[in-house]
Amino acid sequence: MDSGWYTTMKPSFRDEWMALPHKEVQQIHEKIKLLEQDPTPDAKVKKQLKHLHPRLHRIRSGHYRIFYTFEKPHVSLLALRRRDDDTYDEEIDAEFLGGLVPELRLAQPGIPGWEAPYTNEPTAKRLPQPITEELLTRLQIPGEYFPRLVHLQTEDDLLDCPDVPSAVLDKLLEYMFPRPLQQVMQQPDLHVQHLDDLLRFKEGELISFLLKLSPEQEKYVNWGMKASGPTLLKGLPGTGKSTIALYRVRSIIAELRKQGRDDIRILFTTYTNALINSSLQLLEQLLGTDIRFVDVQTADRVAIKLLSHAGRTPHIMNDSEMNTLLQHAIQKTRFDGSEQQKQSQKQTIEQMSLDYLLQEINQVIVARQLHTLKDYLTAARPGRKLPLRGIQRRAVWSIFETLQQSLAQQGKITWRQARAMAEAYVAQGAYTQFYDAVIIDEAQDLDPSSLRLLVHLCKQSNRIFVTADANQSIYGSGFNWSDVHQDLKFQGRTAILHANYRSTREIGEAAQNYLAEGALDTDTEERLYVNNGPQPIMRRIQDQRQQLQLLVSFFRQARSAYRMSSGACAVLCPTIKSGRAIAEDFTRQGLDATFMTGQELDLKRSCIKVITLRSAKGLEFPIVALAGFLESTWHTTMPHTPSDEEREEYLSLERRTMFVGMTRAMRALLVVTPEDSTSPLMQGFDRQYWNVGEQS
Ligand SMILES: Nc1ncnc2c1ncn2[C@@H]1O[C@H](COP(=O)(O)OP(=O)(O)OP(=O)(O)O)[C@@H](O)[C@H]1O
Repeated sequence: MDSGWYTTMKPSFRDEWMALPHKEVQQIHEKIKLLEQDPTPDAKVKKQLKHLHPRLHRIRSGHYRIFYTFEKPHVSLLALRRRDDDTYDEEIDAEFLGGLVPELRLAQPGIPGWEAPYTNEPTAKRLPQPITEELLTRLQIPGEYFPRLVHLQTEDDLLDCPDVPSAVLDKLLEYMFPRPLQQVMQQPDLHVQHLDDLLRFKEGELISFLLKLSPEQEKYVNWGMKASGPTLLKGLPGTGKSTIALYRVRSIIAELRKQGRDDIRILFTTYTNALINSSLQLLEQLLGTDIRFVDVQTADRVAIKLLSHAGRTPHIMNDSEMNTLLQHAIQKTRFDGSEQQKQSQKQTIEQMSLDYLLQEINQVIVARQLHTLKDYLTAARPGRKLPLRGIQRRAVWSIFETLQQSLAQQGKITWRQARAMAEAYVAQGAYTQFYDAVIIDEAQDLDPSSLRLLVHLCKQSNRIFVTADANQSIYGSGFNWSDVHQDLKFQGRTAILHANYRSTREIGEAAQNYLAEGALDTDTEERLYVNNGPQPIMRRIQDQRQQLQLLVSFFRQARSAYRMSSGACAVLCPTIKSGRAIAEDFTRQGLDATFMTGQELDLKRSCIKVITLRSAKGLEFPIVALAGFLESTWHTTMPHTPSDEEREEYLSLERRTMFVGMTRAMRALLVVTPEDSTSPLMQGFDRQYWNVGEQS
């Protein structure tokens, strides 16, 4: 009989259920069924534990107690804990629940020594019981890890255990040290569609449960599917844009199946390789074998495939080759006009940095497919702060023409040219293998030509779904909503998400405050958060030794406070060089850390991941440090000596890059800056939002 109640559970409950001895399963399953019939207290087995938290309830089952909350129509299972003696409920105390702080809103999950990250290492906590093969089997941990795990004796051993995947270590940590209920309450809810799924999960027949979306998010999974054009979903970091994009894929497959289709083709695309890797992993989990219907690729990979279909194998010029070629083009170019005009054009180019000139050519001329000087003279240059008058644009155009000739002579093209060529090829109608649906995640970093290309590839415009956040545009300064609107004509099918599910309020607000003048989208939308925690930390350091000491101490303490293994930690660095140096420093200290490029990124690895700020886009980690600014010249020197406008544009792009890095953090964030830095990027840490402690 349908009681009108639906069960959800927290990941902690799921893991505790997994660890439950088989002989207890049936009885506890019966109790969960009882809750789904009616969770309200009955003064016998079901009881409200008001003295601990106004919403907390428990149901008894032998030596076990299931802790839960409910709010029509959902019953949320929080924890499954064993108490050996037959204790009365009044004796259930915060300690038994792992340290529940009664009033959730006031709760500040403390990190020991949080205020003094230089304090001595905490002493290693012994595991409350030995790790046995029987336990590992019950937790469904693959046998290959047994030899490594059965020798571990302390919490630290578990927190830092190389070569064992984080998911395995986290399962053991969860079992050994019950998570404080206050942390459990902040975890996402997972749908338990049928209560028998719990049994199937225990038997290994079911591998995962779906996230319970908010009603607002749920709406956007199917929103506008029958409309006449594409849909755009905007929102601040962590509001669930990518999650909805993934669920939308699932929903489209279900819809097409209903129509009797079994030859479905969906394209899921985004900008970076790292995000493609993680989206693929999530889609595999979400879709199971239906993943065969989905191509998960970067927009650039799509462009290259199309060009190869057109019989071209483009040789793409890399950044450093491009810089050299541009320098040659500047030397070679002869400007037109009177002597005075020639002089003025020469000066224009000399006053512009190489980077800025290249961006102008790439983002304005090539990406917008401007074919004539006339077009360029009247073109909009969104996001470009340095104004260029007619004569100045003539100068840029001449350099562009010389550059084109040099590229042609070498038989190479740029990425931007490749994208534009692919778009032109599809627009001509030569390609006919269209997709049933195209999902574009993180569109703010795509060139207009990439966007248009993806639009052309979709059979029906109402099956195009785009997510974007202008303030996370970090691969160019030219993002502009009007470009997107002009090409995609969303007309009313634009929605905005407001609730951040990733970061704590403290991290989210501190990052927003830091972003300030780097913002491209300054709409003051209401910002909501579902999690809270301690303020993020900013510390200034003098040298590499101090940086390392601080990072090691921060990760140790945060990992222990949040009971997470090294796999939950990431260091985000400005450059590949600084990232490699930090990973080497960690390794010398005996910590398992690896520098990974976007292509190499393996989120399942148990080590501390060291990656660049740019490839962290779209990803997330519970514990994050931004570091490596000492080793890098990135923050102190500007290319060339640019104008104020150019400098302003460059700094706002880099500020957004830092912002993207900060907003990857879910629970704990540390930013390490050089003490003597005069860079504006290392400023802007308002004490109202940041824990700016003094160095000891
Ligand atoms: N309804 C929800 N309940 C709990 N967690 C959620 C919910 N929606 C999203 N999340 C979680 O919040 C995190 C952020 O979601 P997601 O990556 O989709 O956000 P985003 O808007 O794409 O972020 P960004 O723009 O910063 O990349 C993910 O861990 C996701 O699982």
